[in-house]
Amino acid sequence: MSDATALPQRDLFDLPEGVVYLDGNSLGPLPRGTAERLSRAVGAEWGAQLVRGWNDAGWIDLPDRVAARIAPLIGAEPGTVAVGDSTSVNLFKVLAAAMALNPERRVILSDAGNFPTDLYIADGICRFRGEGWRVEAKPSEEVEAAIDESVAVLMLTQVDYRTGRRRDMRAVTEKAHAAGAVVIWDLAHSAGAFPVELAACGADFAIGCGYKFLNGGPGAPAFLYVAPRHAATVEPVLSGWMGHAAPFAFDPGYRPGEGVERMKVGTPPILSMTALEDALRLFEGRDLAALETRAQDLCDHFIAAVEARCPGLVLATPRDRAVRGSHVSFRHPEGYAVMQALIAQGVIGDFRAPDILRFGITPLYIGEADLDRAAEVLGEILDSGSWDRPEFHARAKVT
Ligand SMILES: Cc1ncc(COP(=O)(O)O)c(C=O)c1O
Ligand SMILES: Nc1c(O)cccc1C(=O)C[C@H](N)C(=O)O
Repeated sequence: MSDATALPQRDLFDLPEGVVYLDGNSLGPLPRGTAERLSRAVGAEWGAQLVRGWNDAGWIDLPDRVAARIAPLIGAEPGTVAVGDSTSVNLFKVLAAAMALNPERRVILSDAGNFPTDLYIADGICRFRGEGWRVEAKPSEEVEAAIDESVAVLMLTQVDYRTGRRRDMRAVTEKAHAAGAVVIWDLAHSAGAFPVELAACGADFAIGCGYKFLNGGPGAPAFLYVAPRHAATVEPVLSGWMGHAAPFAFDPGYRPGEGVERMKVGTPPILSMTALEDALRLFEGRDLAALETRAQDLCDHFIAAVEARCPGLVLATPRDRAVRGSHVSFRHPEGYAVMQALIAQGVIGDFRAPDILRFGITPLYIGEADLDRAAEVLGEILDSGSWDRPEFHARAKVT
């Protein structure tokens, strides 16, 4: 299982025949067996057990089981991860907790190129809190230099969703701590792609998605991390009953649960949580460092193949494999139409405004032959100009 040379193992997934899937960084594919597991959860659990499923099918402990599977993938200590809600909601929760740890300061420092929901949530919480709280969003390359003693919270995404540039979690966390700031890492484009070392890097909080490299399915529950040094004192701002010390005591007064348990809010979405639990099978016993090495070899391969076949494209991803995540992006002024033409030929990546063609590279089901085919089809589309048709310019709701 952990032997990266045995990859790709496309048959671990129910991928459609003939498709080269280069978008697992937005929505991971369906793991083989997950549809059947879900069907059992619907029929044999929900259908047959009804409300008894909370105990008899173990639904009530499902979020904790999923959290225990995610923790080692992100280098988190046991009992420091909670699963549920969306990444955006989890960001709100950990931001509120982080702001409370630095009550004398007023600045949330971030990257202007961060995924927009992170900036929107931070703006929203500042408006909600008032009292001079504000977000300072700096150009990506200026963020680290802007860390100073005014910063209450440093909120960064480890891997940039457009370019794939990866920040040095350890160095940045150390710099922020030296200035007295609390650090939140968004692991949306990290978890399941390479080994993340939250505890070893001293991170304070983290959040991330279940539906990208973890393959948990569309809208899969997200996760959050609270460092053990904060877990017993953090006061949850979304103090829901599932985070109460004794939810079924139905006590009118709120008492926070033990440690990270308190960050849970309401009833967990059992069906999507079941899909995520099942998908995480694929990471059991897997050597994430070997997966990362293989991913970087494939990224190098893809960059070389595209640059040889499509000289008009401009690489947006760092060439240095030590500072990138698991996707590769190129710029093209008509990137949207080019990507739709590519998708029409079964090579699925995505487009990110204003001009990014983005390709997620997941060694579990992608190999050199897939990347060569993608580069060849892309080259044909660019050479022939076949992307310049009305149907490829029509914008879909979701890109
Ligand atoms: C860095 C980052 N954070 C957060 C999200 C998404 O948050 P949510 O799961 O709440 O939609 C994404 C992608 O959608 C992302 O790329
Ligand atoms: N979460 C998504 C959705 O609900 C629809 C379409 C795409 C997404 C994504 O995950 C986008 C992703 N975060 C990105 O980096 O582009």
